[in-house]
Amino acid sequence: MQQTFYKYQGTGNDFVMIDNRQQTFDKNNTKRVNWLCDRRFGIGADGLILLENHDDYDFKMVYYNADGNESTMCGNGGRCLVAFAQQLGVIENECTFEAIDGLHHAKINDGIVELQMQDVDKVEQFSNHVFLNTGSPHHVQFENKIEGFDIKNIGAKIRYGQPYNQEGTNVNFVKKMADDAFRVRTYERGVEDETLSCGTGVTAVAIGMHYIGETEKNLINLNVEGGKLQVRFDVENGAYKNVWLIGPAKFVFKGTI
Ligand SMILES: N[C@H](CCC[C@H](N)C(=O)O)C(=O)O
Repeated sequence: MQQTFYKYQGTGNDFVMIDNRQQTFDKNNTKRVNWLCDRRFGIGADGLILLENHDDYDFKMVYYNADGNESTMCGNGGRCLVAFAQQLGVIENECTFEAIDGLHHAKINDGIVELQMQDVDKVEQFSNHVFLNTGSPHHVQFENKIEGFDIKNIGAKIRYGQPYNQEGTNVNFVKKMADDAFRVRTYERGVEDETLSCGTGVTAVAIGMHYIGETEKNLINLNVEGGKLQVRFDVENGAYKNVWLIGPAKFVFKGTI
């Protein structure tokens, strides 16, 4: 049976998108998800996202990493899903949807999506990194030679090493560019390579940098391989609330297989 697939990208983090409101997609077929995301034998993407109906909200998000396994929240994927929902006529310019980490509000205007992320009330600080969960787990550490280092090998060692082990974490390398700007490169769990951008990752970097005092700003610019993102937040009694991930989400193509 032919199926229609869409492709979106948010600052180079790219996704196969499927309108699964009729529940036709086989969610247990890990091999098929992995094949669809394969950059040689399939469509090619960092992940695959289902848009599904929801009784109480505009839609539901189901996210799979390129390895074929369902995973935790994807910030750039959430932003792309909002643009996809608008393209399908499911929403106009605002929405509320449910994802694996809870409810998300979002606004879309001229292709720029503002996605509210979960509150963050715990940041663990270590000697050379911080660890926090922004809907997905993130290890964040400074890297001065950020433009030219072996992110795939160094990232994988951290992702599979103690204390993360098989379950793993995403790994973000950061260089401060200005009081309100950081360069970020991310090794993503479940892609097992660098992605050109990671939405929950830059959210973790922005909050982590504020937490350790590297910035006092609450609107932060993140320069990633695939473009520019912004993160805005409020700090209330040490917790990070009203957290928003802001950036472009672009339609790439629609096809059938
Ligand atoms: N690979 C991540 C999920 C996708 C995160 C990333 N694509 C984003 O934009 O947040 C994980 O398994 O934790």
